[in-house]
Amino acid sequence: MTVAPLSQKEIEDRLAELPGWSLDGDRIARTYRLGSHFAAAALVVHIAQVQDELDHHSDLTLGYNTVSLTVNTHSVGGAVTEKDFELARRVEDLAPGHGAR
Ligand SMILES: C[C@H](O)[C@H](O)[C@H]1CNC2=NC(N)=NC(=O)C2=N1
Repeated sequence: MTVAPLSQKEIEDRLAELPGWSLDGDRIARTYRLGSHFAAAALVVHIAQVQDELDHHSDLTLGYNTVSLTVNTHSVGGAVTEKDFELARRVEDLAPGHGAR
């Protein structure tokens, strides 16, 4: 995959397809709410598995019943790239199976 910084318009177009995700400074971000702390921790582990598979890693924060991700691409100086959106889409696919909202 080509790793090039996305333009503001490209970022906005992709975010429009990802409800719950937003631009937070130079990163895309989402917080999920879960039914329990343990469910939230399990989601973190599942996300970590996908991140290793993609070799692309968000900053993940585990709260009491929340999981927050922020991600950009270090290798292009911390810009948002298609790799960030690939990760976001993968997380969107797996999160409902954990009861995340
Ligand atoms: C060597 C390894 O492929 C790189 O360090 C990967 C790992 N995970 C990464 N994660 C993120 N978010 N950005 C990167 O540029 C990045 N690079």
